[in-house]
Amino acid sequence: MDYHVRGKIDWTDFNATRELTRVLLHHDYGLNWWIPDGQLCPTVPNRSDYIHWIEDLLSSDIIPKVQADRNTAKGFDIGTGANCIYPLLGASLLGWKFVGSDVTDVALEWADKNVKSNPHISELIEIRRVNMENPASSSEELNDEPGKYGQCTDVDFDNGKAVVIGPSPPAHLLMHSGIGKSYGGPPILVGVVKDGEKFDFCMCNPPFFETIEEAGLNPKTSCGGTMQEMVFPGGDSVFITRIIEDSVQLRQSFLWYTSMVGSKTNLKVLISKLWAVGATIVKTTEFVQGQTCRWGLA
Ligand SMILES: C[S@@+](CC[C@H](N)C(=O)[O-])C[C@H]1O[C@@H](n2cnc3c(N)ncnc32)[C@H](O)[C@@H]1O
Repeated sequence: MDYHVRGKIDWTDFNATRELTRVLLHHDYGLNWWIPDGQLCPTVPNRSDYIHWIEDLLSSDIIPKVQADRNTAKGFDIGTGANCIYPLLGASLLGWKFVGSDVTDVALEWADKNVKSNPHISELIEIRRVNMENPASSSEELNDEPGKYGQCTDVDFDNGKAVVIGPSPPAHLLMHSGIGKSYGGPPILVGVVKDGEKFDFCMCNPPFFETIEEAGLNPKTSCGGTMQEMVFPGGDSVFITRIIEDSVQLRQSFLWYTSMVGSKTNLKVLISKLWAVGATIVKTTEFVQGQTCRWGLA
């Protein structure tokens, strides 16, 4: 019998959005999944979109594969969160291997629980603790010499092109971009990726905001999100600047570096930095909750 059930969701109720996410992941992806109260509840369509964009990227031959003999792609999810959403989707949809890193006890505990609740893919996913006792050195090289870098004046989102001229980002970009602020947080890739490890890509949904107020807590939805998940001193531009710096050091370890970016302003500044470090490819895609940025260093 074919029948339809009409239902209503109260999007402002965290329990409702979490339950919807649980049911979607179970029904559409065969995944068992849960997160504790208040942790960031992922929107499944936008997370699976990011996985499929990476799939497209890997199927292109823009940069030759790291290990052509390996059939299974291997990714590194920076800040996998309690929800562990990217490794769960990548492993269940495409059979990819993952390392998912995080810094908080609750994220590491629940990411691990989510992996173990899915024995059919648990062998594919490693949850890795970032050692907080080894703070990353400050990112002076990119932050303190703005005159050294080109200014990105135009981004063509459809074609993934950036136009770069001039010596430094203008003051209004500097003010809103976190540029000039040094990264003082825990390691992100350097110090977490092990010697000799090779990945096809890294991905990241970084803490976007400088304050929890800025996180804005959209009154129309309730997706949770703790201070540790949403907020970082200097916001996502400082966080991603560190990833760019790490990508220069780890250019042999990854084929593609990718990250979500919270705003177009920050994206422009970050693209300038990518040009400055000689990234050979910059591909950007605009989507409903922000932008993604991808680069490769051949
Ligand atoms: C916005 S949440 C993303 C969670 C999940 N990936 C998602 O898309 O829903 C950002 C995550 O980054 C983690 N994080 C912050 N600094 C980190 C670092 N240096 N290395 C790894 N994870 C970090 C936070 O604990 C948080 O779980």
